[in-house]
Amino acid sequence: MWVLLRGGYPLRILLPLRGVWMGQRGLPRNLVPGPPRRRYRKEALPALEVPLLPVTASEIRQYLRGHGIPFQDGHSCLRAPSPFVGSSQLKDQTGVTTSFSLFIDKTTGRFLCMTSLAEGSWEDFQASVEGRGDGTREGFLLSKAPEAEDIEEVQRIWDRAIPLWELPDPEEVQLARTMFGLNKVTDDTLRRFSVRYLRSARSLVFPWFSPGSLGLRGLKLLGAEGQGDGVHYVETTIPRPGAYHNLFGLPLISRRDVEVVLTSRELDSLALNQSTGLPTLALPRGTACLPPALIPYLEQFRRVMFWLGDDLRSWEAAKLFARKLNPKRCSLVRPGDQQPCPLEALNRGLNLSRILRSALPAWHKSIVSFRQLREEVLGELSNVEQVAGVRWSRFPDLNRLLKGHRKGELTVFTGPTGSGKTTFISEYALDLCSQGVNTLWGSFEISNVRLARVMLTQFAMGRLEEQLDKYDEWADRFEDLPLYFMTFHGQQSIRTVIDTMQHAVYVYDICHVVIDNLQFMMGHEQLSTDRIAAQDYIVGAFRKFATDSSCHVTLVIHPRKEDDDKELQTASIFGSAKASQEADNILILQDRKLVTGPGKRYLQVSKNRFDGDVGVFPLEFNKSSLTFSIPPKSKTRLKKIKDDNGLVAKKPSGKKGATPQNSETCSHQAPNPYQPDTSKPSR
Ligand SMILES: Nc1ncnc2c1ncn2[C@@H]1O[C@H](COP(=O)(O)OP(=O)(O)OP(=O)(O)O)[C@@H](O)[C@H]1O
Repeated sequence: MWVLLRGGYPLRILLPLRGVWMGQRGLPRNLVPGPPRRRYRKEALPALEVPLLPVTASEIRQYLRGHGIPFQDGHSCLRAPSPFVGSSQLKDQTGVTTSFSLFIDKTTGRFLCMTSLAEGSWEDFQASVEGRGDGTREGFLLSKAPEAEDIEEVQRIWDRAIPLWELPDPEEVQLARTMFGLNKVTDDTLRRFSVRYLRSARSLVFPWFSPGSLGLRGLKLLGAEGQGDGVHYVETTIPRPGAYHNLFGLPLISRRDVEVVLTSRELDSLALNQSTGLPTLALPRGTACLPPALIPYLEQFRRVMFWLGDDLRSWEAAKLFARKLNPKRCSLVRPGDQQPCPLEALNRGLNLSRILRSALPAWHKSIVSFRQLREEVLGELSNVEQVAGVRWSRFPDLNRLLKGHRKGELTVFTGPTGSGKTTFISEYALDLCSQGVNTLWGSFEISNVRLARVMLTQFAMGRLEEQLDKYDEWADRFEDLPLYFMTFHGQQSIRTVIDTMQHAVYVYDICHVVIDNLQFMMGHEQLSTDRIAAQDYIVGAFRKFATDSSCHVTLVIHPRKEDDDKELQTASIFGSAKASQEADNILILQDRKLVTGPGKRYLQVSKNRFDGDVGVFPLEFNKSSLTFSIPPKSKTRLKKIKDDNGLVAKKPSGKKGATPQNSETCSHQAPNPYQPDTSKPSR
């Protein structure tokens, strides 16, 4: 089992969470009593990383032509002469002229100069071309120098680490090899990749060398601890995961290499390179993301093969990453029994070259035959659990009905005004995000500060107002979630919102977008017919985005005029039937009739395209943690009902006679570890 304990996820909260803190206490974090700060310094949080109007590839080309800058069209980038290189730098160490060393990402416009390592936004580049640059011509202002504090620590660890074969005790060598599954990886391979071992931490150490020089920029430590019969692995990076952009293996790549295999773990790269002799690179954060900052380093390859792992998540990640690199040059190793991850394949004596030869092209034309699909269908059939998606840890009943949270689906969520839609959806998304689902929030109604505050309270499972000494500890953990916020507030055009979402999918590998709520994209149409047409158009746009980007969209929609005596139904969603037709899932927060006490709500799943199970289960609001916990004592909660005309029970289930005719019941599961202590009265 491979576990990433220290996150492995990027952090970019587009609104600085720190703002909440400074506002409340008026003191810098380091002056406030509390738990000690962690050692590794973080990157400063960017004010706004998702540009309001992302640039297009044709605009970039037009601009370059307009300014007489020659360029070459590459797979994902345009290459141009770098304005950030002095004439003395024009020849690199090997004497090769480094013209056209500027790589401009065709999707975002961000640039990287491979010679000076200067990097920046499209606006920075334009400013520099137009002579408005602020020192950018020298490059160094834009290139991100590693934090001095990190570098010291990196050097200290590196100096203490030694090659595995230099360990004094042969038994220790054997134990380390066994723990990391390295019995078939030779010393020569470890030497080539400069892998060391840190005895005090019982960890392998993978270096991150600065491109073009031998300077150390960072490290990844892979620790192993025996746990029962298995081994528990822990990864730690310096700098922290969000700034750890190491393509492990890069120093071994020659300019003439035209193909490469990408893996999700350093050890897989070692195994593959050793047994196939092919150039291999390991992604810094495995299947979690492929940061665009790495894309220029992959431009030289005419063929990119992904062999990320042996589960469906790896397969899906490979498909997403291939889109960024241009699917026409990518092929993917499909997970399967006879195609485990590379290190395991080596240990099992499988032929890794043969497995690579069976890699499937990532490029699909608009029409495919079943022959091209059969392997994928088989993959789905043999991985039913994984196909069902990520399961909620706080909402087991939702798992029983929806089975999980899947990519590429559209969920419509509605409920009466003020019933707690935002509060619920915040916890529902937080639950997934805590499990590594990269999430982007579009909160148009309430400010990001308020939303982050609600989420942090839900994350900490209690009021932080009363325990400010714990704030730093929780905020640190919260920061490591793969969570991003759009900085929009109030009315926005759907085009701008979709552009931003597309950009975020590319840059942060977003898998879940929450839009709260659709009414904020409807403009100011007065006539109801205009409003309905506008809503249909918006729902269609989100549907298309979800499918095309393989990203889940959860869309909050207000109900039409509410009738006090009736519960909401699918037909109560504002507008025409378009929203309910396009949605894969419809969730309704019900707060009438079934309510037996303050704070209680029911969640109704009234459409489930994945497998058809619909039903209703109770939620209990805990005002101090702002969470919708599961009533722990109720023996029977979930009711499956056939459609939303089938009335839900008037009383909570579990009591005799409460089961409606067309329902079946499921019994209560073991308590959820996240569940708050509901024995305390909520305020
Ligand atoms: N079940 C509940 N019982 C009591 N209060 C709740 C419950 N759920 C949420 N609240 C509180 O009610 C307030 C409104 O909640 P929220 O903003 O989530 O509702 P909403 O349905 O999104 O509102 P709107 O219709 O305006 O978008 C918040 O202060 C929240 O803490």
